[in-house]
Amino acid sequence: MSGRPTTEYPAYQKLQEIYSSEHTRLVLKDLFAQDPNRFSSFSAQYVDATDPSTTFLLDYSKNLITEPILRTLLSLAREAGVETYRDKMFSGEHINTSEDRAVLHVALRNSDEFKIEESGVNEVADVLNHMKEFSESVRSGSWRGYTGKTIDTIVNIGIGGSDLGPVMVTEALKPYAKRDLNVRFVSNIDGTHLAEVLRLCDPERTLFIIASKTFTTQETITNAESAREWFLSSARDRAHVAKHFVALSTNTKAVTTFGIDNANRFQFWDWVGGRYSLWSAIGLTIALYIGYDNFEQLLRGAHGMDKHFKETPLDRNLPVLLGVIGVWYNNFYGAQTHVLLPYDQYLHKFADYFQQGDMESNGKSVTKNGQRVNYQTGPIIWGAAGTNGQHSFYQLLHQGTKLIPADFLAPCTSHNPIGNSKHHRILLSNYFAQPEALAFGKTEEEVRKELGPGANEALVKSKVFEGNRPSNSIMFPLLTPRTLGALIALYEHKIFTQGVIWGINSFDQMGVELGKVLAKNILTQLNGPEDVKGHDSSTTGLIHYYQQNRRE
Ligand SMILES: O=P(O)(O)OC[C@H]1O[C@](O)(CO)[C@@H](O)[C@@H]1O
Repeated sequence: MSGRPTTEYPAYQKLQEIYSSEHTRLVLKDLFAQDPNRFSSFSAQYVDATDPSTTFLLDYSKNLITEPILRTLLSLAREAGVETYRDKMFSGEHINTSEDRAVLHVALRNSDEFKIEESGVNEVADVLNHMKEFSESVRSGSWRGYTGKTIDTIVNIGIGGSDLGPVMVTEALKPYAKRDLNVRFVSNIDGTHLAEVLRLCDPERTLFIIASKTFTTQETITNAESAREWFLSSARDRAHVAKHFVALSTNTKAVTTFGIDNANRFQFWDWVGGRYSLWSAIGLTIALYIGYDNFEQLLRGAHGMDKHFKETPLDRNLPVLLGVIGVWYNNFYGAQTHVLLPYDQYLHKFADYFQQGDMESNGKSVTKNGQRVNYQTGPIIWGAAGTNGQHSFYQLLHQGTKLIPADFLAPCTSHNPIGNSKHHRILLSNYFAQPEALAFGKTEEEVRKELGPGANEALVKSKVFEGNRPSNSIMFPLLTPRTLGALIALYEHKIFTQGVIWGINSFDQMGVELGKVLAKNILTQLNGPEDVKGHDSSTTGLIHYYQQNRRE
């Protein structure tokens, strides 16, 4: 994150040479045949320092790497200053230089271990207590709505980081949820999203959580205002809003103007980036759904990974290993995307969550110093829960023309061992088989043998799997709050590592601004064709078409 282009580091140049001279010889089948210990050399077990039951295995042996390549990748991390910038982050230095802000999501889950000097850090414990008290009163039924009824539905209104984290975690930790409490999410400005959720709500028993760091986000404020209107059409009296609306925000003034009691505002700070905010007051919906104690376990799990990232030498540092291996494919193999494949239905929002986490962080094309990069930065993140993906896009993973590095994740034990874990064994057999098939493929010779003499040539070719497609596999005993916390933090620090290597600022998101500004201007021009001014012919044509065809 020094802002130096990554291509200037000696290790980068060395990696370029290695790639040019060796990549045709990097064949997984051969690498495994040459080294019977490859799995033990290229895998590691993570164990939380204070809770050994929080553990997972990272197998990175099915990557197109050798010891010298990995060593050189780690030299690149060192030359780029990953350790220095990691320490700067943990000490509260303003590493988000464009916004002059510290980057301290690690302070939200810090059980007082790292000393961090930054205004607001000493308020974290108070906000957590506020969340504990509030979530317990709603869950126990002591918090009542305006007619004296208990709350049975939470509606989280927020977008981006104020939505995706709570969505992903409440899905992932459903086994820990209070099942008689419904959680619903409204993010899209499309009125359909709000309308369909409100259809499921009883105004007397619904609590709206307005989640917005800035409290100025157009979608969230518009949805919140419409929700308040819907609520008041039953409750009538504005004084009842206090029982049904709470805010999670850094913006005290805007929350008060909206009409939310200051006692119902849960504070956080500008050093919490939106996409790193589920650990803050933004996690209130999570705490309401799974209970505060489980929310705290989630924080502890992340803290364990923070310690690992902060204290472990780079060659055993799991986020760093994932980060540098990703750089290898991204910058040398030209891989454009990275796929996340959790074999756990509860993690079905994991890829959606890290689309923002990774792409809003590392989707940048200038360095911290403002220099246009001449290399690739953040990959396109995508994915779906296994085995569904197998029946849709895996065809391309196995036989397409693109290299798509993949991460496979799975729990050893299911929360739902139905049929005596029959389902889970089938699920896991797929989890084990897919990386194997990707890595080792199926040769023409094997296909011929299978089809027998005289087989159609085209058919033979179409059944060949070239293999040599890399992946990481992550396995954990059970998806607990603590394990999930560790896994999320693992990926957060991977993203950090890559951002430092690429010399970019992973903590601003200037790229979302232009569209917002243009939309605000266009909104004032939608009435009639005479209002449409200052656009290209395509945009003008589209707006005119809408004006001629709308039925309002
Ligand atoms: O919490 P807020 O301020 O409403 O912002 C929501 C989201 O909007 C963004 O700023 C992008 O538009 C994200 O970074 C953020 O998570």
